[in-house]
Order: sequence, then structure tokens, then C-alpha cells
Amino acid sequence: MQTKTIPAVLSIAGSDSSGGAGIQADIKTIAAHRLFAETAITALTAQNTTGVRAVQEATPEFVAQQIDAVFEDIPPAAVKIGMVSSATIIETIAERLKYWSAANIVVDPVMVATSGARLISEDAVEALTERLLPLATVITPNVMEAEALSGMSIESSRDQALVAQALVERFGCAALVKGGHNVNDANDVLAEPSPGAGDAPEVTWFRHERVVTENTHGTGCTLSSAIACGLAQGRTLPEAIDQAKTYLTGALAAGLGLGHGSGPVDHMWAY
Ligand SMILES: Nc1ncnc2c1ncn2[C@@H]1O[C@H](COP(=O)(O)OP(=O)(O)OP(=O)(O)O)[C@@H](O)[C@H]1O
Ligand SMILES: Cc1ncc(COP(=O)(O)O)c(N)n1
Repeated sequence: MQTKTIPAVLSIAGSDSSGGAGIQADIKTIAAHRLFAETAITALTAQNTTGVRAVQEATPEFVAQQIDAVFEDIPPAAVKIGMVSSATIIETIAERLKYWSAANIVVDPVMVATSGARLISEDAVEALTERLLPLATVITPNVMEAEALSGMSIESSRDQALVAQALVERFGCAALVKGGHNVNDANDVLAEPSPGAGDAPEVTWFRHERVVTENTHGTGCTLSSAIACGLAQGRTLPEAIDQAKTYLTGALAAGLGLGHGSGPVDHMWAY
């Protein structure tokens, strides 16, 4: 039989037992893009659409073994990083990704779940900013995460763009500040390092239809893994974001109604 290859995308993230966010959202998103999903699980969570009940972290050594096993055999064309709850796991991930010269790294700096549970320890935030964000191609904070990473507040679209530019200047990677959570629903802003030294980071807005729904569990995970898919397919960052937003809007608009809290989106809406 003749064989074929397809690009692989690695998700380094936490497992969501209810299937709407984390590793499960990433696998579904990557599969819906017809790419090959690989995983390195940082933590198990017992959660559903109403909240997170328990978290069991993987050891840093076990996270490293998963990453090494993947890169040695089927090297991914892009990597998405989601929930990483401790400083030592973050340091391990940064070290292994540098070792493997990983490219196309999308970091979703997950801090608090939609349901309100904190998913990262206080000391891990420093490891995130010092070790992981500088390796990223793009980071995808929501409003609250962007405020925490920049020390600035976001009250308007102008602030959203200024914070995105400040994050680029601080971490050297591109920054997509998402406008969910009421400040600027569904309108996200990308700031990218400018090719001209000393010029301000370039700003691009992605304005998409706002879907009226309570069911937004896992939207950040889904968006970041869809961006990783676009990069793995050889798209530019703005093209990858545009495609990812279209995919996510379709998944929200499909109107899945599961669970008793903020329900998941329909990852397979196009099939
Ligand atoms: N009601 C909506 N309709 C359309 N797009 C939305 C809606 N709410 C959020 N989005 C989009 O979903 C994406 C994720 O945004 P959000 O701010 O919810 O991320 P997040 O809080 O990190 O998500 P998560 O909590 O799942 O990690 C963004 O592209 C945002 O614009
Ligand atoms: C394992 C894991 N990773 C990420 C999230 C954030 O997603 P959301 O904010 O939509 O709950 C989550 N709830 N669980």
C-alpha cells in the first residue's frame, strides 16, 4: 500500500475529563483540521462544565519523557502549550523544546478556567514569563491574562491594542490579545514584532461575528490549537489566526447544548 504523511501538531496541556477544554479540545480541533494530534499531558483534571474538582499534576520528568518520545519519532510541525500549573513543569517544557529546536510554538497562558478555578500556581507565572513566553511564536492571552502579564489594565479596544504591543516589546514574540469576556467580544488584536528596528509592533485586528451563547468552555484552547494547525499547514500567522477564528466561530454557532454549566463548542461542526 502507498503511504502518505500529514503534519503533526503537539499539544502540551492538561486533560479536561469533560472533554470540552484542554487536551481533549486540542485533539478534536487538530483532527477537525485533518492533521495528526500528539499530546504531552501536564496534569489530569477532574472537571465538568460547572467547575474543576481536582487536579493531579504529572511529574516534570514524565512531561519530559512524553515530549522526547514524540520528537524522537514523529516531530510536530507546530506545538500548542496550554495549562502548565507549576514552575518546574514550565522549566522542563522550555528546556526540552529548546533541545528539540521546536518551531511554531503557540502559548495559551491559561491562568483561570471559565468556571473560575485557578489553573496555575503563583510562582509558575514568573517561570512562564521568563522561560516559556520568549520561546513562543505567538501568545494568546485573554483580557485578564494580558493584564496580569503586562501589569496594565484593559478597559477599551485601544487599551487592548496597547497591551498587545507592550507584550511584544517585553517578550519578543507576537501577542494576540483576545476580546472575549465582555471588553470586546469576539474581536481580537494581534501585535507582531516590526521588521524595522525601533518601530512600534504592527497591529492587526480580527473582527468576527459575536455568537450569543453561554457555551464557551474551551474557546481559548480551541483557538490556540487551531492557530497551531494553521502554522503547521504553512500559513502566515495572520492567515492562521483568521482561519482559526472562522473555525471557532463555526464551532460556537453550531449551538451545542451540553452540560449544566458553560458548555463546550462543537469541534466537528464542519463534518
Ligand atoms: N460569544 C463569542 N462569540 C464569538 N467568539 C467568541 C465569543 N466569546 C469568545 N470568543 C472568541 O473566543 C476566543 C477565546 O476567547 P476568550 O477570551 O474566551 O479566551 P479564554 O478566556 O482564554 O478561553 P478559555 O477560558 O477557554 O481558555 C477569542 O477568539 C474570542 O474572540
Ligand atoms: C485542562 C484545562 N485546560 C484549560 C482550561 C481552560 O478552559 P476554560 O477557561 O474554557 O475552562 C480548562 N478548563 N481545563
